[in-house]
Amino acid sequence: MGIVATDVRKNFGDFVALDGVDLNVPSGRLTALLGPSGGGKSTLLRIIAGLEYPDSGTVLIDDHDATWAPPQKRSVGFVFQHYAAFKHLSVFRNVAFGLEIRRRPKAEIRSRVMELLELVHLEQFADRLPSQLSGGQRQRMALARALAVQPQVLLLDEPFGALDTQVRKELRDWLRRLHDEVHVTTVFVTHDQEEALEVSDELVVINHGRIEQVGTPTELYDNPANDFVMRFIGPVTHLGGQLVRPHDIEVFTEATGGTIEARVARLLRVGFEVKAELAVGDATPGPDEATWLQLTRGQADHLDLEVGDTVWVRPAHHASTIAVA
Ligand SMILES: Nc1ncnc2c1ncn2[C@@H]1O[C@H](COP(=O)(O)OP(=O)(O)OP(=O)(O)O)[C@@H](O)[C@H]1O
Repeated sequence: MGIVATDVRKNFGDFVALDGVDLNVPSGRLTALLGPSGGGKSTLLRIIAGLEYPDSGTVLIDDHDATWAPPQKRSVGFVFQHYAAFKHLSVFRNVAFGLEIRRRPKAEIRSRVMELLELVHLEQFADRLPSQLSGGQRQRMALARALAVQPQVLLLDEPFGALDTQVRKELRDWLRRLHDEVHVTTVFVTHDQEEALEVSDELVVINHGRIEQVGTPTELYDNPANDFVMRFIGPVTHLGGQLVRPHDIEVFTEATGGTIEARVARLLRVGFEVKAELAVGDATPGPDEATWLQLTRGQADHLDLEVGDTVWVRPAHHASTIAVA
C-alpha cells in the first residue's frame, strides 16, 4: 500500500515547518526520512499518521484521500521514540491490546499475538511486564504491538533513538530482516545517516521543511544533488575549491596531471584507516575547510607517508565532487 503526499504545507504560527513537500512511498518499501533536527521529518510523519493535519496539500494512502481521515481510519501502525507501554499489562496483553479493543475472538488473538512475539523473538517473555524487559526488547514489543492490527503502513519516529549504540545496531539489522519478511510499507524517521543508509531502500533528505533529494542510499552517497546532501550523507573535505569524499582522493609522490601540491601535516591511525591532514598552499584554512584524506593502512604503507612529506593530490576519476559556493 503506497503513500503519496502532494504539495504538503504546514506552518506553526509564522514558522514554516513543511514548505510544499511531495513524497511518494511505493508499496512494500522501507523509506527513511533523514535530516537535521527541526527539518520537518516528524511533522511529515505525523501528517501521514493523521496525528496532525496539513494547512494545504493532500495525502493519499493506497490511492484513497486520507488527508482529513482520523488515525484509526488509515490502517497505519506507529512507534515513537519514547514508546509508552501499558506498565501494568504483560507483554502479551500489550501486544494484544489493539485486537482486544477490536473485539477479535480470543483464539484468534492468542495465535496472532504468539505469532508476532515469535517474529520479534520475544515469545519466552510473553508473561513479563514491560519493566522486566531491556530497552531493545521493549522497542521490539512496540513493533509487535504496532503490527498486531495488520496495518498497511508502519510509521516509525526515531524508534531506536533512546537506546545505546550496540542495541541500535542490532535493532536496525533486525528491522531490515523483519521488513524483508513482512514487506509492510514502512516510513522511518531518523537523523542518523548511518542508520538510514544501512536500513532503508530509499532515502528522503529533508531540511528546512523541504525535500532536498530522494534516492537509494547509493545514489545519494555517490550523486548528491547539492552540498547539503553531500555533507549530510557522509564525510567531506575541501580540495581545490571542491567538496570531495576523503576516500575519493588520489595521492602521488610526484607531480602528475591535475594534481595539487600539499604537505602532510598530521597522520592519524585509527584501526584499519589512516587519516592524513594536508596543508595546501600558504593560507590557513578555516575550521571547516581543512583538507584531509582517508587511506587504508595498506595504501598509506605503500606510499610510505610521513609527517612533513610533500605529496600531490587530486579527486579520483570516479569521485563525486561539488564546487564550493
Ligand atoms: N506543535 C508545534 N508547535 C509549534 N512548532 C512546532 C510544533 N511541532 C513542530 N514544531 C516545529 O516545527 C519544526 C519541525 O519539527 P519536526 O519535529 O517536524 O522536526 P524533525 O525534523 O522531526 O526534528 P527532530 O529530529 O528534532 O525531531 C521544528 O522547528 C519544531 O520546533
